[in-house]
Amino acid sequence: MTYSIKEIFYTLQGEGAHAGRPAVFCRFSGCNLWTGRESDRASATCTFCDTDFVGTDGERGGKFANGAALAALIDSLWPASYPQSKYVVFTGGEPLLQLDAALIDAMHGVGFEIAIETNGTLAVPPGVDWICVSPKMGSKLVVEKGNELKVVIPQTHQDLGAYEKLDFENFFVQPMDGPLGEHNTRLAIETCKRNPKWKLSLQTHKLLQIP
Ligand SMILES: C[S@@+](CC[C@H](N)C(=O)[O-])C[C@H]1O[C@@H](n2cnc3c(N)ncnc32)[C@H](O)[C@@H]1O
Ligand SMILES: Nc1nc2[nH]cc(C(=O)O)c2c(=O)[nH]1
Ligand code: SF4
Ligand SMILES: [Mg+2]
Repeated sequence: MTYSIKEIFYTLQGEGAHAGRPAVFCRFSGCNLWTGRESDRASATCTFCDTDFVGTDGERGGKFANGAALAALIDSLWPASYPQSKYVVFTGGEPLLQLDAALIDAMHGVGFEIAIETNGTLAVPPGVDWICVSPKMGSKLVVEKGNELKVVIPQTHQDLGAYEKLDFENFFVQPMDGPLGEHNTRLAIETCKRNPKWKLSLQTHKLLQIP
Protein backbone atom coordinates (compact mmCIF):
# COMPACT_ATOMS: atom_id res chain seq x y z
CA MET A 1 0.00 0.00 0.00
CA THR A 2 0.99 3.66 -0.30
CA TYR A 3 2.15 5.36 2.89
CA SER A 4 1.54 9.07 3.53
CA ILE A 5 4.43 10.47 5.54
CA LYS A 6 4.63 13.93 7.08
CA GLU A 7 8.33 13.87 7.96
CA ILE A 8 11.30 11.60 8.69
CA PHE A 9 14.27 12.63 10.84
CA TYR A 10 17.14 11.17 12.86
CA THR A 11 17.31 12.34 16.48
CA LEU A 12 17.18 11.04 20.06
CA GLN A 13 13.99 9.57 21.47
CA GLY A 14 12.93 12.34 23.83
CA GLU A 15 10.30 10.58 25.92
CA GLY A 16 9.67 7.54 28.05
CA ALA A 17 11.82 4.52 28.83
CA HIS A 18 14.04 4.95 25.75
CA ALA A 19 14.73 8.67 26.27
CA GLY A 20 18.20 9.43 24.98
CA ARG A 21 18.30 6.57 22.48
CA PRO A 22 19.20 7.46 18.89
CA ALA A 23 16.25 6.78 16.64
CA VAL A 24 14.86 7.57 13.22
CA PHE A 25 11.40 9.10 13.62
CA CYS A 26 8.89 8.44 10.87
CA ARG A 27 5.77 10.56 11.30
CA PHE A 28 2.70 9.34 9.43
CA SER A 29 0.13 11.84 8.17
CA GLY A 30 -3.35 11.81 9.68
CA CYS A 31 -5.01 10.88 12.96
CA ASN A 32 -8.34 9.33 13.93
CA LEU A 33 -8.80 11.61 16.99
CA TRP A 34 -8.28 15.04 15.35
CA THR A 35 -8.22 16.36 11.78
CA GLY A 36 -5.13 18.41 12.62
CA ARG A 37 -6.93 21.63 11.64
CA GLU A 38 -6.86 24.29 14.36
CA SER A 39 -10.50 25.16 13.56
CA ASP A 40 -11.47 21.61 14.62
CA ARG A 41 -9.31 21.37 17.73
CA ALA A 42 -11.93 22.36 20.32
CA SER A 43 -14.41 19.79 19.03
CA ALA A 44 -11.87 16.99 18.55
CA THR A 45 -11.59 13.89 20.76
CA CYS A 46 -7.92 14.76 21.39
CA THR A 47 -7.60 18.50 21.98
CA PHE A 48 -4.04 18.99 23.28
CA CYS A 49 -1.89 17.66 20.43
CA ASP A 50 1.48 19.36 20.04
CA THR A 51 2.18 18.04 16.54
CA ASP A 52 1.58 19.02 12.90
CA PHE A 53 0.73 15.78 11.12
CA VAL A 54 -1.25 17.23 8.21
CA GLY A 55 -0.09 16.51 4.67
CA THR A 56 3.24 15.25 3.38
CA ASP A 57 5.18 18.51 3.20
CA GLY A 58 7.67 18.06 6.07
CA GLU A 59 11.34 17.07 5.96
CA ARG A 60 11.66 13.99 3.67
CA GLY A 61 7.87 13.69 3.68
CA GLY A 62 5.87 12.35 0.77
CA LYS A 63 3.99 9.35 -0.54
CA PHE A 64 5.90 6.07 -0.53
CA ALA A 65 4.65 3.41 -2.91
CA ASN A 66 5.66 0.41 -0.80
CA GLY A 67 7.40 -0.74 2.38
CA ALA A 68 10.75 -1.29 0.68
CA ALA A 69 10.95 2.32 -0.55
CA LEU A 70 10.11 3.75 2.88
CA ALA A 71 12.46 1.33 4.66
CA ALA A 72 15.31 2.29 2.33
CA LEU A 73 14.93 5.99 3.10
CA ILE A 74 14.73 5.37 6.87
CA ASP A 75 17.79 3.10 6.69
CA SER A 76 19.74 5.73 4.74
CA LEU A 77 19.56 8.06 7.79
CA TRP A 78 21.29 5.57 10.09
CA PRO A 79 25.06 6.12 10.40
CA ALA A 80 26.62 3.75 7.88
CA SER A 81 29.65 3.20 10.09
CA TYR A 82 27.49 1.78 12.90
CA PRO A 83 24.92 -0.67 11.58
CA GLN A 84 23.97 -1.88 15.09
CA SER A 85 21.09 -0.91 17.39
CA LYS A 86 19.05 0.40 14.48
CA TYR A 87 15.84 1.86 15.90
CA VAL A 88 12.84 3.42 14.18
CA VAL A 89 9.93 5.11 15.97
CA PHE A 90 6.71 5.17 13.96
CA THR A 91 4.57 8.04 15.19
CA GLY A 92 2.22 10.60 13.73
CA GLY A 93 -0.54 11.40 13.66
CA GLU A 94 -1.67 7.90 14.40
CA PRO A 95 0.74 5.29 13.00
CA LEU A 96 -1.68 2.37 13.33
CA LEU A 97 -3.86 3.85 10.58
CA GLN A 98 -1.09 2.87 8.13
CA LEU A 99 1.57 0.60 9.67
CA ASP A 100 1.14 -2.88 8.19
CA ALA A 101 2.94 -6.21 7.81
CA ALA A 102 4.68 -5.15 4.59
CA LEU A 103 6.36 -2.17 6.26
CA ILE A 104 7.16 -4.13 9.44
CA ASP A 105 8.81 -6.86 7.37
CA ALA A 106 10.72 -4.31 5.30
CA MET A 107 12.08 -2.57 8.43
CA HIS A 108 13.12 -5.86 10.00
CA GLY A 109 14.70 -6.76 6.68
CA VAL A 110 17.05 -3.78 6.93
CA GLY A 111 17.88 -4.63 10.54
CA PHE A 112 15.72 -2.22 12.54
CA GLU A 113 13.97 -2.62 15.86
CA ILE A 114 10.51 -1.11 15.50
CA ALA A 115 8.82 1.13 18.08
CA ILE A 116 5.42 2.81 17.85
CA GLU A 117 3.82 5.75 19.60
CA THR A 118 0.07 5.13 19.50
CA ASN A 119 -3.12 6.46 21.05
CA GLY A 120 -4.18 2.84 21.66
CA THR A 121 -7.49 2.94 19.76
CA LEU A 122 -6.42 0.59 16.96
CA ALA A 123 -5.04 -2.96 17.07
CA VAL A 124 -1.25 -3.39 16.87
CA PRO A 125 -0.09 -5.67 14.04
CA PRO A 126 2.31 -8.51 14.94
CA GLY A 127 6.05 -7.81 14.91
CA VAL A 128 6.23 -4.39 16.59
CA ASP A 129 9.14 -4.57 19.06
CA TRP A 130 8.26 -1.68 21.40
CA ILE A 131 4.70 -0.49 22.01
CA CYS A 132 4.13 2.87 23.69
CA VAL A 133 0.46 3.61 24.31
CA SER A 134 -0.73 7.09 25.27
CA PRO A 135 -4.46 6.89 26.02
CA LYS A 136 -6.78 9.79 25.33
CA MET A 137 -9.89 10.52 27.39
CA GLY A 138 -13.04 10.26 25.28
CA SER A 139 -11.62 7.49 23.08
CA LYS A 140 -11.94 3.74 23.54
CA LEU A 141 -8.68 2.10 24.53
CA VAL A 142 -8.23 -1.26 22.77
CA VAL A 143 -4.46 -1.79 23.26
CA GLU A 144 -4.35 -2.98 26.88
CA LYS A 145 -0.85 -4.41 26.89
CA GLY A 146 2.52 -3.19 25.75
CA ASN A 147 5.92 -1.97 26.87
CA GLU A 148 5.03 1.47 28.16
CA LEU A 149 1.87 3.31 29.03
CA LYS A 150 2.55 7.05 28.78
CA VAL A 151 -0.33 9.05 30.17
CA VAL A 152 -0.41 12.77 29.42
CA ILE A 153 -1.75 14.58 32.49
CA PRO A 154 -4.06 16.17 33.36
CA GLN A 155 -7.04 15.14 31.23
CA THR A 156 -10.57 15.58 32.64
CA HIS A 157 -12.15 12.46 34.24
CA GLN A 158 -8.78 10.66 34.16
CA ASP A 159 -8.39 7.67 36.53
CA LEU A 160 -4.76 6.57 36.87
CA GLY A 161 -5.83 3.73 39.17
CA ALA A 162 -7.76 2.11 36.31
CA TYR A 163 -4.71 2.28 34.05
CA GLU A 164 -2.61 0.51 36.68
CA LYS A 165 -4.55 -2.70 36.07
CA LEU A 166 -3.37 -2.85 32.44
CA ASP A 167 -0.53 -5.12 31.31
CA PHE A 168 2.41 -2.74 30.74
CA GLU A 169 6.06 -2.97 31.77
CA ASN A 170 6.40 0.78 32.47
CA PHE A 171 3.92 3.37 33.68
CA PHE A 172 4.74 7.00 32.87
CA VAL A 173 2.96 10.28 33.39
CA GLN A 174 3.98 13.05 31.00
CA PRO A 175 3.03 16.66 31.70
CA MET A 176 0.75 18.20 29.09
CA ASP A 177 2.70 20.87 27.23
CA GLY A 178 0.91 24.13 26.55
CA PRO A 179 0.02 27.25 28.53
CA LEU A 180 -0.13 25.29 31.81
CA GLY A 181 3.02 23.27 31.09
CA GLU A 182 4.99 24.32 34.18
CA HIS A 183 2.04 23.68 36.47
CA ASN A 184 1.47 20.30 34.81
CA THR A 185 5.13 19.36 35.37
CA ARG A 186 4.73 20.05 39.12
CA LEU A 187 1.53 18.00 39.11
CA ALA A 188 3.33 15.10 37.37
CA ILE A 189 6.19 15.19 39.90
CA GLU A 190 3.71 15.12 42.80
CA THR A 191 1.76 12.30 41.13
CA CYS A 192 4.88 10.11 40.92
CA LYS A 193 5.98 10.87 44.49
CA ARG A 194 2.52 10.04 45.83
CA ASN A 195 2.21 6.85 43.78
CA PRO A 196 5.62 5.39 42.90
CA LYS A 197 4.19 2.93 40.38
CA TRP A 198 4.36 5.93 38.07
CA LYS A 199 7.55 7.44 36.64
CA LEU A 200 8.02 10.88 35.12
CA SER A 201 8.42 11.19 31.35
CA LEU A 202 9.65 14.59 30.19
CA GLN A 203 9.71 15.71 26.57
CA THR A 204 13.48 16.12 26.74
CA HIS A 205 13.81 16.96 23.03
CA LYS A 206 11.88 20.18 23.73
CA LEU A 207 14.20 21.03 26.65
CA LEU A 208 17.21 20.29 24.44
CA GLN A 209 15.72 22.07 21.41
CA ILE A 210 16.33 19.15 19.10
CA PRO A 211 13.70 17.60 16.79
C1 LIG B 1 1.85 13.43 18.73
S1 LIG B 1 1.54 11.87 19.47
C2 LIG B 1 1.54 10.78 18.05
C3 LIG B 1 1.29 9.32 18.39
C4 LIG B 1 -0.14 8.94 18.78
N1 LIG B 1 -1.12 9.60 17.98
C5 LIG B 1 -0.37 9.21 20.25
O1 LIG B 1 -1.16 10.09 20.57
O2 LIG B 1 0.25 8.51 21.07
C6 LIG B 1 3.12 11.47 20.26
C7 LIG B 1 3.15 11.58 21.77
O3 LIG B 1 3.05 12.95 22.12
C8 LIG B 1 2.16 13.05 23.21
N2 LIG B 1 1.64 14.43 23.24
C9 LIG B 1 0.87 15.01 22.30
N3 LIG B 1 0.59 16.28 22.64
C10 LIG B 1 1.20 16.51 23.82
C11 LIG B 1 1.28 17.63 24.69
N4 LIG B 1 0.65 18.79 24.42
N5 LIG B 1 2.01 17.50 25.83
C12 LIG B 1 2.63 16.34 26.13
N6 LIG B 1 2.58 15.25 25.35
C13 LIG B 1 1.87 15.32 24.21
C14 LIG B 1 1.13 11.99 22.90
O4 LIG B 1 0.31 11.68 24.02
C15 LIG B 1 2.01 10.85 22.47
O5 LIG B 1 2.51 10.17 23.59
N1 LIG C 1 12.90 13.62 19.90
C1 LIG C 1 11.61 13.28 19.83
N2 LIG C 1 11.14 12.35 20.66
C2 LIG C 1 9.82 12.02 20.53
N3 LIG C 1 9.16 11.06 21.23
C3 LIG C 1 7.89 11.00 20.77
C4 LIG C 1 7.74 11.93 19.75
C5 LIG C 1 6.50 12.01 18.94
O1 LIG C 1 6.18 13.08 18.43
O2 LIG C 1 5.85 10.98 18.80
C6 LIG C 1 8.95 12.59 19.60
C7 LIG C 1 9.48 13.63 18.76
O3 LIG C 1 8.81 14.25 17.93
N4 LIG C 1 10.82 13.92 18.92
S1 SF4 D 1 -4.04 11.08 19.15
FE1 SF4 D 1 -1.85 11.60 19.01
S2 SF4 D 1 -1.54 12.50 16.95
FE2 SF4 D 1 -3.76 12.33 17.30
S3 SF4 D 1 -4.29 14.37 17.97
FE3 SF4 D 1 -3.89 13.17 19.84
S4 SF4 D 1 -1.71 13.41 20.35
FE4 SF4 D 1 -2.05 14.18 18.25
MG1 LIG E 1 6.24 14.91 19.53
